[in-house]
Amino acid sequence: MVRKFFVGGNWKCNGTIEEVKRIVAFLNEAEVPPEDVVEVVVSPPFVFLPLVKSLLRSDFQVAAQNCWVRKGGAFTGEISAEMLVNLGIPWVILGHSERRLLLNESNEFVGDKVAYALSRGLKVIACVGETLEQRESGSTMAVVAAQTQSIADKVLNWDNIVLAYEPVWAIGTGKVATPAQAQEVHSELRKWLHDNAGVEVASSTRIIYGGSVNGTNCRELAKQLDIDGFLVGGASLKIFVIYLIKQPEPWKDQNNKQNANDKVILVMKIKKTNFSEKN
Ligand SMILES: O=C(CO)COP(=O)(O)O
Repeated sequence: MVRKFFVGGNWKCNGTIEEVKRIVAFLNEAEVPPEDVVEVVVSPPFVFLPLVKSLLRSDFQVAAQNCWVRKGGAFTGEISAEMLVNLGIPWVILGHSERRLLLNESNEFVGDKVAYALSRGLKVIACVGETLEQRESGSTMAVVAAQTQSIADKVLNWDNIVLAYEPVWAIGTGKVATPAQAQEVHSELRKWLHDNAGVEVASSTRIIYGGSVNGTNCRELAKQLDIDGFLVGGASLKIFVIYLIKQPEPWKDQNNKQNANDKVILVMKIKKTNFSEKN
């Protein structure tokens, strides 16, 4: 089963109109392989979603960073899945550790959100990951399995879910999981899916890695068998160029046709210019 490589940029709570316009203009000029080879999704804060959607090239997609757990109504400050659908936003990130930890979102709440968003037709990037304390106490797999179980409890069809493994200790710390550490959890997660959600789900669900991914470390990470892409935070706030390294031209055969069996390796070359710097 070929899993299309997935690259997400999570801008978190950052940006101004000017900065957003600048990074979108930059992305629009980036040379990337066709969308049937790599899926690129950027996730700006809610207020910039319409702007980004209107300016972004059509082969890239947009994701919200959260949505409400059920139908909208008297829930001040929340954004409903229906509103995202109404705006034509195809993706939503749910269960990010910053929301789990800072806003006390429980496994069950995240599972409910994932199920509701899917039921409205959204595609979901569902995040799981352990804290440093949990890793050091040897409970990494138990933690990510429990987080994934809460989703599996509510969801039968995994077609529109991308699972993002984001170890909390690697987020925004510059302390990236080694390719072996990441691969170990990814393969365990795939095994978990196999045992609990079925063979098909295990082989087709993309499991992407997030946590201090940058242009230097992403290449080795991408080579790992069970790493199907990235959810990039800080580095996606820089003006960056996306390169897919052709080894040689892995997505094409001799007749210049796409060969989806080859692993696509992504490298983001971070330019010196920072997203938040003014021109
Ligand atoms: O949280 C992340 C993506 O959702 C990762 O953030 P960093 O890449 O800044 O570590």
